[in-house]
Amino acid sequence: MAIIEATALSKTYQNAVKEAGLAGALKHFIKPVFTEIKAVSEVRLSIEPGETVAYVGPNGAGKSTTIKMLTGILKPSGGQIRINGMDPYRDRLENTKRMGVVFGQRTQLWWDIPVSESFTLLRDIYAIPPNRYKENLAWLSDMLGLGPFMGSSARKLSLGQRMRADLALAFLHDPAVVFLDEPTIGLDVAVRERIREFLKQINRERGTTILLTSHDLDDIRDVCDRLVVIDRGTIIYDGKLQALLDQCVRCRTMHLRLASDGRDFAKKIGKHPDLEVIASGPCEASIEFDRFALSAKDIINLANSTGEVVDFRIDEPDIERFIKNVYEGKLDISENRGRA
Ligand SMILES: Nc1ncnc2c1ncn2[C@@H]1O[C@H](COP(=O)(O)OP(=O)(O)OP(=O)(O)O)[C@@H](O)[C@H]1O
Repeated sequence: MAIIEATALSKTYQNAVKEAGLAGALKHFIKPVFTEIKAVSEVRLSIEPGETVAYVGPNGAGKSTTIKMLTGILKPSGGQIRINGMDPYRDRLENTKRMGVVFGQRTQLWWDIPVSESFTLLRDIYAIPPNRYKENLAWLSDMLGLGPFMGSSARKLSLGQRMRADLALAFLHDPAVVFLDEPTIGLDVAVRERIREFLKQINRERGTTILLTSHDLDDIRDVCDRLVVIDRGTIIYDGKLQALLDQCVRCRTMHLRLASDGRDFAKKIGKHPDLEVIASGPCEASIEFDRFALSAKDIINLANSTGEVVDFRIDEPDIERFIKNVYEGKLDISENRGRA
């Protein structure tokens, strides 16, 4: 059974339209005018226990709004959600016992007390059995290196220390599912790497389901095995990252080692409409080709018709470029809707 299930999930915000000045305020008071922003529209999500899912999309696509609805912070305008079989808004108290949340821009830590006391407070709120608490705290502290700053107040922590403590708090009560909204935002490379390792390990060892939003491509690639892309409030892709790359990255590059001169080869086949020779030398050539129009075998056959192919290699699709295009709205993947 799915641990996260959302059907026809929608959220429409009402924004007040006010003219400037006192007259505008009065006018709004007498006859308020609102515009509607459809932040999330008919979203369907079904996530099985133990999955690691990246929820990505350009700024304003509706990621945070979705997470806020899934965690019970916001009431949906329409649709249904079940997290661990519960409605996160209606059964909010019960649901938080089995769920963890980290918002990269906010903290769960109490600002003026030592970090260690935030942990004991949460232990009491969640009623974690003493032995389990001790075990979990030692484990999380070890994995995230919390020891050196457990005695400091949250206000004295660096951003990286604060985020590590926040992550440990989110996992302290053995939640079955954890939502992470930009967990690595603003952190340096070493801390980001440590957090990614932590997430992979906790997913592997404890089977915790993770849904994360991130603009960091390494987070997506390293931690998640599934990608859900939202754009203008609508899911435009839900499936394996690799499957999407296979479908969407049209252009492949093949590097050939030839028994003959690559420059002659380039002259002969360079006019082919579905390929471009991007480099050629005495015994080599590199070709960019449209993989929907030509197969690797077609290229080899073409090359063999002008000389002899000694060896070849095909470059992997460029994940960075691909996701960047998705974020910048340059790639239309709407035809790939649905799980791959
Ligand atoms: N409280 C709010 N009131 C009105 N409109 C809102 C509110 N929160 C978000 N919006 C609007 O809803 C849309 C989706 O916003 P949301 O924050 O969910 O996007 P996002 O994908 O998380 O963006 P980002 O990557 O920039 O964090 C945007 O148009 C945003 O301006």
